[in-house]
Amino acid sequence: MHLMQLPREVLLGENLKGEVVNVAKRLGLGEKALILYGPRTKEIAGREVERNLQESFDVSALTVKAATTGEVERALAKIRDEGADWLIAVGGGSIIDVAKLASFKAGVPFISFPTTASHDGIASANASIKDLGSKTSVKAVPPVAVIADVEVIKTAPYRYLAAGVGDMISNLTAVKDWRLAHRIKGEYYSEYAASLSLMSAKMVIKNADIIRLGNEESVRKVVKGLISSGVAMSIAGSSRPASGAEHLFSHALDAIAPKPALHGEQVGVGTIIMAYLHGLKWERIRETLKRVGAPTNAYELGIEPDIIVEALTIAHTIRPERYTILGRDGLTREAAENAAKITGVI
Ligand SMILES: NC(=O)C1=CN([C@@H]2O[C@H](COP(=O)(O)OP(=O)(O)OC[C@H]3O[C@@H](n4cnc5c(N)ncnc54)[C@H](OP(=O)(O)O)[C@@H]3O)[C@@H](O)[C@H]2O)C=CC1
Ligand SMILES: O=C(CO)COP(=O)(O)O
Ligand SMILES: [Zn+2]
Repeated sequence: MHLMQLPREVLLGENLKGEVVNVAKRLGLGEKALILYGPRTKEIAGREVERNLQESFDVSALTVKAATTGEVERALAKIRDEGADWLIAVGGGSIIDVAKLASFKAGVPFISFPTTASHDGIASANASIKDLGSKTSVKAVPPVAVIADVEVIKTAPYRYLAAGVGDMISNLTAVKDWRLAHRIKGEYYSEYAASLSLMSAKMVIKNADIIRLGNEESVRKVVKGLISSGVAMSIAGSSRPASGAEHLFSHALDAIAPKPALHGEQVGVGTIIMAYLHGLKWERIRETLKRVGAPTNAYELGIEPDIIVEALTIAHTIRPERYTILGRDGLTREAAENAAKITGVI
């Protein structure tokens, strides 16, 4: 059996910090709510959402610092201690992932209230949890509702929106890798999930100049694409349609770079290199990233060229079960250097 779970409500608009109350009531979510936010997102929108909820619900709160197993366990303990009926995550990808996994483990629903449009985990059913230096995407449940407040997302530095473009353009190489694994390893492949995922990538290429304006329309375009990309992952039952070798490269950077860049920024640069390895038109991908003002090389990522090459050579070890263009043996140092030089990444 193939189980596809999707959000029941998706709200995209302005002034939605109070709308949470109506959504929770419509969905019959129960009396006791637990709100998760980060140290910064608490100030950006979390506290206000919390105050609004307090008028109708019994609310407890937890400040989450990172997407680690420890933080998931802390959230789980809080759900149990407070007897929470449901959760709401107000924050970036890390906070949403912690809420996603904790609510799944506790068997309670959660609402996703993104404060950035920097990643496609906003509506997806899988959670990326950082542990012991590497990342694994774990199966969980999608949010019962997504509440994307354009005003809140617009307050984030433009860099986050450009990172969202990187996370969507990566679908081009992710789908290529998925097809490769289907042909070579007989892995399950969904034409629907792949098409939906590719649609988000094509949409950002087409709308790069509108996105660059960083206005309300830009935010709406990026958020819609990120939600579609998340739905594609839910249809596939894994992150396959949106995560291939370019994500392995980014996960490798997270493990070894002294100061990693944003997830979407790293996968964007990874996409340029993996597109080159796949024989795709990598120049067009680089051009789109440039047009939206996203990093396209080591210098702009703030990461040393040596670390980039090292990450390329170890990327295939991050998730060995996920077959990609990197094959089972990965890239030699020489091949990694070549690919990075030819594409102008180093
Ligand atoms: N599950 C999935 O399908 C997917 C998961 N991901 C995961 O998502 C994560 C990346 O998410 P991303 O949002 O880029 O990064 P983070 O969630 O790690 O957030 C980065 C920083 O941005 C801050 N921040 C959040 N919102 C705002 C805002 N409006 N203005 C200013 N600062 C803000 C956060 O604050 P604070 O300190 O308060 O948190 C944090 O310090 C990665 O862990 C990645 O693996 C990515 C794609 C898909
Ligand atoms: O980031 C993701 C999709 O954009 C999730 O992928 P991972 O499974 O690689 O964590
Ligand atoms: Zn991603």
